[in-house]
Amino acid sequence: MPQQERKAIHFGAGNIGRGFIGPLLVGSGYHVVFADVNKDVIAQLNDQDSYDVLVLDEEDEQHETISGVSGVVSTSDDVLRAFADPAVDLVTTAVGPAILEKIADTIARGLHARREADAGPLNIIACENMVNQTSTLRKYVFAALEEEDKSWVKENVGFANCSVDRIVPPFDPKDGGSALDVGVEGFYEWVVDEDALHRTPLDVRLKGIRLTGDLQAYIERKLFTLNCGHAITAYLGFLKGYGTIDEAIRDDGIRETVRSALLNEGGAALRRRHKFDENEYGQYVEKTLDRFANPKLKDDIVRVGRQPLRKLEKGDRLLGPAHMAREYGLPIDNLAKGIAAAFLYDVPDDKQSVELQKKVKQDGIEKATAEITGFAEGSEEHRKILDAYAALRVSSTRRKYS
Ligand SMILES: NC(=O)c1ccc[n+]([C@@H]2O[C@H](COP(=O)([O-])OP(=O)(O)OC[C@H]3O[C@@H](n4cnc5c(N)ncnc54)[C@H](O)[C@@H]3O)[C@@H](O)[C@H]2O)c1
Ligand SMILES: O=P(O)(O)OC[C@@H](O)[C@@H](O)[C@H](O)[C@H](O)CO
Repeated sequence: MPQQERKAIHFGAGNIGRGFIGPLLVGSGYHVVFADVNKDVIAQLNDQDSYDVLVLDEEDEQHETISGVSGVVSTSDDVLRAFADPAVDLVTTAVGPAILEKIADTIARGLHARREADAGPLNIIACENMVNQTSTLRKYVFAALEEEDKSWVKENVGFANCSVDRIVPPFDPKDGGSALDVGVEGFYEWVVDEDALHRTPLDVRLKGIRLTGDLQAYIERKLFTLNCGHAITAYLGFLKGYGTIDEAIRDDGIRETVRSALLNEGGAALRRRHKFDENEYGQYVEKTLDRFANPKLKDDIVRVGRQPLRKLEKGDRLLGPAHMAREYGLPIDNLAKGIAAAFLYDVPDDKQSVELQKKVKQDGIEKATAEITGFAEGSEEHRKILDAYAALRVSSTRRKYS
């Protein structure tokens, strides 16, 4: 009997979906069903059945054609039919942290359809930049589930957290290319919590996925190093009028601020918390800075700086390492500069930037800083952020965004 094709449903046919998760799953023998609200992208995926991923590394530009993909509109019943298909044994997401709550109801209805169809167990892995994103999704899914489905879901669905890393910037297809084509860096890392996976449905040894029993260390290393450095580069770069991350990180002042924030502040705390080897961690930081400097990525500062309120959440990339550094009695001068720059990020197209500027104007920077950062007015940390804010405000040569 011919082996049945394995299928995965992936929510979010955007940069990471098409440029990272989709290609890795296809490389492991999956047919990937993309589920997205964007009807044009879904129609195009079904018309074309393939697209190109261009690897934009400095030394080595290559391309890979991704086929064996299709799409369903995530608001249609097609997605429920996909959940009821026994060939599906994996569901992944890359829609953005704020969207997880919105897709939870669809996933809950999909799991109901799966139980009714007796289509067997599966695993769900949310691939968003946040700590414990799949646990958050699980909470939303359970809130949306019918009572009668809950015990089936507990027994049959693995919800596994992960850390996901590949820079996938906005991409302009070359002449003759398709709007589905995507440009990526060569580097990638996808690390999944081995213990949370449901073992029945699949051989989870997917090509390119690392399974670990120590996910927290990987999540914090990635979010508090790469995303922390990325955010500081974006916010300081914005204030100096740069358009892309590679331009900003080539500015000696910005590069040194980012390097020190990572090596001597947040990174020093991470090394203590997770017992990372100092040399290996130092190499990880240098590799990260080189990845930012890749001129072929042309990664837009407003993509990396997007949604500053999310990036200023207490456990996220800026305040997570700052609070951890203070727990170990380490300095935070460079992190404070990055945090202060985030408070000056003023982009009218970005709803969270508008909301943040409104809050600063209404409450005053002292109160807004204390509330958002958790560093009380009068504390040393609060003062450092305010001093940096005042200095950056004076020196800013930001470009105007309309
Ligand atoms: N781009 C990167 O470099 C990168 C790297 C690692 C992780 N991530 C994370 O991956 C996630 C996605 O980022 P991205 O850069 O691919 O964003 P993106 O905007 O390119 O893609 C998001 C996709 O989700 C779709 N979407 C939005 N609402 C939806 C809904 N309700 N149902 C179904 N689909 C919906 C959008 O139409 C879009 O196609 C984010 O959490 C991001 O932090 C991004
Ligand atoms: O996606 P965000 O908004 O959480 O963060 C912006 C970038 O830092 C991020 O997308 C990186 O490119 C990515 O995390 C690299 O793995």
